[in-house]
Amino acid sequence: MNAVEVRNLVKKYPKSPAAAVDGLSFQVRRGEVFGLLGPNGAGKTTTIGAVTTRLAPTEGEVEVDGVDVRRDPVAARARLGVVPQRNNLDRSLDIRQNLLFHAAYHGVPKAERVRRADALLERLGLGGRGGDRADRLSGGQAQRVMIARALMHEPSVLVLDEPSGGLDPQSRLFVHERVADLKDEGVTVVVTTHDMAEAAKLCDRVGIVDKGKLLAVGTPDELTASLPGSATLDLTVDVGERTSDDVVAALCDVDDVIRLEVVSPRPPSVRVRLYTAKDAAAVLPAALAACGRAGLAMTDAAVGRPSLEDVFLNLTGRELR
Ligand SMILES: Nc1ncnc2c1ncn2[C@@H]1O[C@H](COP(=O)(O)OP(=O)(O)OP(=O)(O)O)[C@@H](O)[C@H]1O
Repeated sequence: MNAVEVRNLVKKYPKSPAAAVDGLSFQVRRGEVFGLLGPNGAGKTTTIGAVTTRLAPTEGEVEVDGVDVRRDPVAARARLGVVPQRNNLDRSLDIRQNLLFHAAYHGVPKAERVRRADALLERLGLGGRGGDRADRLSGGQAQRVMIARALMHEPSVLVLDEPSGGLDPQSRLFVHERVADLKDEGVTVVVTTHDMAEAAKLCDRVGIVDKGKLLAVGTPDELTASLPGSATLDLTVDVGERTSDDVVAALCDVDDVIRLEVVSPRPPSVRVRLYTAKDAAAVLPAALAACGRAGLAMTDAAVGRPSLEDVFLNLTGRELR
C-alpha cells in the first residue's frame, strides 16, 4: 500500500475560470521523501490542502495509508502531520502549550504528551525555549515549532508546504537535516517547493507540477537523464543591438550540440544553454569560433550537468523561477 495515493484530483475555486488542480495523479511510497516541484501558482498548496483534508476536492480521490480522506477525515488526520506554509501557531499560547494542545486534540495521554514535547523541543533545537511566547518567534523558529507540533501525534506521513521558503541558509539546512532524520526513522515525507536545488537534495522522487498538471515524475536522476544531452554548456553572449535569434543562428550548427535553449533572451546579455552529447568543455572552442564568425562576443561560459531546472525548461519552455 502506498503512503499517499492521489487519483485524478481536480480543484476549481469559486469564480476562477481555470482549475487550480487539473486532473493530478501520483503515489507517494512508504518511507520516501516525495517532492512536488513547481513555480508559484502551480497548484502545489491546493494539492496539499486536498491531501490534508483542509480543502474539499472538486473531483478525484485521495488516500493516506489506505484511508480515503473524504470518507474518514478524522482517521486521515491521525496519520498526517502538517506543516503549513504560513505560521498558524496559536499566538496566545507559548511554544510548549502549542505542542501539548495539539497532542491533546489527537488523544495522546498526558504523561506521553509531556515526554514527547520535551523530546521534540530538544530535537528541534528549542530546548529551554518551551515557555517563549509563540508571537515572538523568527520565521525559522516558528517553522521548527510547527514541525515539532506536527510530530506530536507521531504521524506516519509528514507534509511540509514550502518548508524553507523565506528561511536563511542555516535554518534551511537545519530543516533539511531534520527531514533526512525523519526519513531514516521510516516517516514518509511529502514536501512542496519551487526550489529545484532543494528538491534534488531532499527528495527520493519528484513530481513536476505546472498549471495544475503533473508533467513528469521520477527520481531527480531519472528526470535529468530523460533530457537529450548529458552535459551542458551555459554561454553568455553580448549581443549589443542584436537579439537572441542571432545567437541561436550562430550556435545551432556547432558539432555535438544536441539541443539549444535560450535561458535569458534579454539583450544586451543573452544566456543560452547547449546540451551536448560529450564533454561540454570540448565544444567550447567551436562555440567561441561560431560566435566570433557572427560578430558576437562571448562574455562567460560555464560547464554543467542538466538539473531539474533544465527538466522544467524542457517541459514548459519557461524557467522555474
Ligand atoms: N482560495 C483561493 N481562491 C481562488 N483561487 C485560489 C485560491 N487559492 C489558490 N488559488 C489559485 O489557484 C492556483 C494554484 O494556487 P496554489 O497556491 O495551489 O499554488 P502553489 O503551487 O502552491 O503556489 P505557491 O508556491 O505560490 O503557494 C493559483 O492560480 C492561485 O491563484
